[in-house]
Amino acid sequence: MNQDQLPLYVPDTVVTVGSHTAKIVKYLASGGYAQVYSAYVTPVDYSPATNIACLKRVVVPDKKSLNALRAEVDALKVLRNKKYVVSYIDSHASKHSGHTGSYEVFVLMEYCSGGSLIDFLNTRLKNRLREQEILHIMTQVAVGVAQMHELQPSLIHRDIKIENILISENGEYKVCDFGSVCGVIRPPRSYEEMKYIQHDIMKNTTAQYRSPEMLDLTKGYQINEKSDIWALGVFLFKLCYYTTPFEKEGEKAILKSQFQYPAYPVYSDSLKNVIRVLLSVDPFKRPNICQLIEELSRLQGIVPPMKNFYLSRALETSSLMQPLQNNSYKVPISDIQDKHKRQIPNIQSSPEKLPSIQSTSNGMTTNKILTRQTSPDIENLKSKSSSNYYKSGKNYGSEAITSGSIEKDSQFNNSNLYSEKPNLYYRSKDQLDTSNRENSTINDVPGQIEKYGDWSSVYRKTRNSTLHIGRSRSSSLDSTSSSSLSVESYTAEPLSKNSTGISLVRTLSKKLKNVITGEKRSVSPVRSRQNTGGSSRSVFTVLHEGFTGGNSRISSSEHTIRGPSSSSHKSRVSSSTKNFEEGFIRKHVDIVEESAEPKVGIKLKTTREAKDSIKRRVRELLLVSEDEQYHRTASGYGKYTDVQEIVTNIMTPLVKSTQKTPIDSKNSSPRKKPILPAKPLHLRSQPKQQTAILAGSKVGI
Ligand SMILES: Nc1ncnc2c1ncn2[C@@H]1O[C@H](COP(=O)(O)OP(=O)(O)OP(=O)(O)O)[C@@H](O)[C@H]1O
Repeated sequence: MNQDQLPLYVPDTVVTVGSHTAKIVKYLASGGYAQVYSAYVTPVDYSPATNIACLKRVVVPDKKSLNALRAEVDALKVLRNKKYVVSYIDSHASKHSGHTGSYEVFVLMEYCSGGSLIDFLNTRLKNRLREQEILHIMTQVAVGVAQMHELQPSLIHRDIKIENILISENGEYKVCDFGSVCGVIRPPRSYEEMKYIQHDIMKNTTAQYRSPEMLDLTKGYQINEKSDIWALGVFLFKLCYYTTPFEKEGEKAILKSQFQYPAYPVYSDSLKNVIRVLLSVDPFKRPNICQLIEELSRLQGIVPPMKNFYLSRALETSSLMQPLQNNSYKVPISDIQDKHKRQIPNIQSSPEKLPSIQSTSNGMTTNKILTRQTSPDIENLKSKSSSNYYKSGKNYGSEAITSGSIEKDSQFNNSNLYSEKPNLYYRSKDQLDTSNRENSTINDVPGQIEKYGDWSSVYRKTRNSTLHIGRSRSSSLDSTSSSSLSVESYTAEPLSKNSTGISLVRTLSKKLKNVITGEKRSVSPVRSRQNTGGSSRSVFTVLHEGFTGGNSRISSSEHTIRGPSSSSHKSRVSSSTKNFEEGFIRKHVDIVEESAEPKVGIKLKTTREAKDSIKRRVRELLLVSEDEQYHRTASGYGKYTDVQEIVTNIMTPLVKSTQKTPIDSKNSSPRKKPILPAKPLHLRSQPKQQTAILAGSKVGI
């Protein structure tokens, strides 16, 4: 409903707004959607504690509009009592009696008796604002905006303009009109999304204040706090020159940030430079709101009225990571010394004592990866240091770039605020170097550093390991909890693909076991067994490769399993596997392989040649097995039993619990059973009982 059609309240009209009663004093103005009144309010249980407030009355045609208004009220609520934001008191919405489907909304807020900034500017048409006045207004507005950007997640105003700044009773400049607020808008991923965002921008922003990334969504920039920063550039320009910088050329000029400073009034280059930087086409080159406040304060010679929350967050992140990077930083060394004097020298040794580690070739790997993890924004900003932003030298902490300290770096690290891994990106060069130095031994293992950013995950408390990583706070603290632990006992378990580790062995063993026993197969165990031979071979190949990192045959010196009890595993695995390989392959694999073809049982050896072949092999097997008292069994040629036994041999040290299979139960002592000659297949009346093989029945091949 058009606000013009809505009859105005007459003075003394009493309206209930939530838990407050408002008595209309006078009508102030009508915005695009609202009637605005001043009113006496009771009770005065809000801040600033004055009985006069502003009542905004809006009639919206439908629920959708009501929801939009709700967002505005929510923003006001969130920003309640912020000094440079118009303060919220209460609100109320109800169905509008006059029009079906429409709603009437009342919002009570702080009354800004000084009127709007635009009104103030109009009082100074001839006597334009002085630079100090401009800086003063700009600083307060910037703080108001910062109070939005400070929220987590941050709120983007999207409609910062001269008209949306009000002046309070005591002359403070306050941001108002939160009808366009939003969170960060990511770049559109489809044409539909782009159209939607475009429409939303057109609806919620003012043409002269739109940023390049709002106009050209194909650039792939987010719409975030930096869009407000751009608007503040236009705002500052208008404070100075009473016009907007892109008034004549419009969008074309905005996209290139082409504008000229009018000759009158005259302002300092510093102030003009602030405008220039705020109006950087690239959002990453624009300062964040804290940097702007700092610069405005610097130009006024005052202490910034607001702490740099971006910097605080960066430092917080940094200090959270610090313990992992440098344990000597916080560990109560004296306590440790008392308890574990023997280990103290190692704990206390400073990073400087590890220069040789840094200089290892593997350190290069770290460096490279760390560099990759650094914010592209930093790289971008540094490489483009010829821009005005850095050229100025005195402005916007150009010295920070050269110093490379975390405080300074983070100031230029605006894009980090939107990164998914701010903790990584906030690292300064020094931090990166420190990480590199302290953990460089990790890089002895290729791929180890992939876990960068979460050091704890690559730290393992293992003993007797050959790798020794840099000291961590956790390791030191742990060392205090057990007198028997030394610093050296906290070591990194290598996680390279060649580092077999228990898990890999388990995996392979399990696979091996599954292949042989038929576990986890959808087909019957018989089929599984039919596949045993070939599969077994492939598994051993995998196992070899897992141990040795290649196709070479296993030798005891080649495979090292790190981690707990690695030495015992190492010897047992190596010998058993080696024996198994030699013995198994020499004696059995061929047979198993043959029988692995679709031939055992139902289709088994239908040709004469095949039968002969099997007989021959059986004889060979019996001969070979003589020494071992290897007897034929009713369950065939003993091959399944033998396989199982051998499997058990290698599985025992690797897999703690092997499930009993039908093979286990029926052939637990295969050698004790007499091996009977197999009944020729062609004599068998029903050559289909392959399950009987498993069950140990008489049926054989
Ligand atoms: N808290 C306030 N104290 C004093 N005057 C106010 C206050 N809020 C609004 N006004 C006056 O009312 C006018 C309209 O307010 P406002 O801009 O919030 O309404 P709107 O309908 O949301 O406007 P817009 O069309 O800009 O969205 C302002 O320009 C200002 O003069």
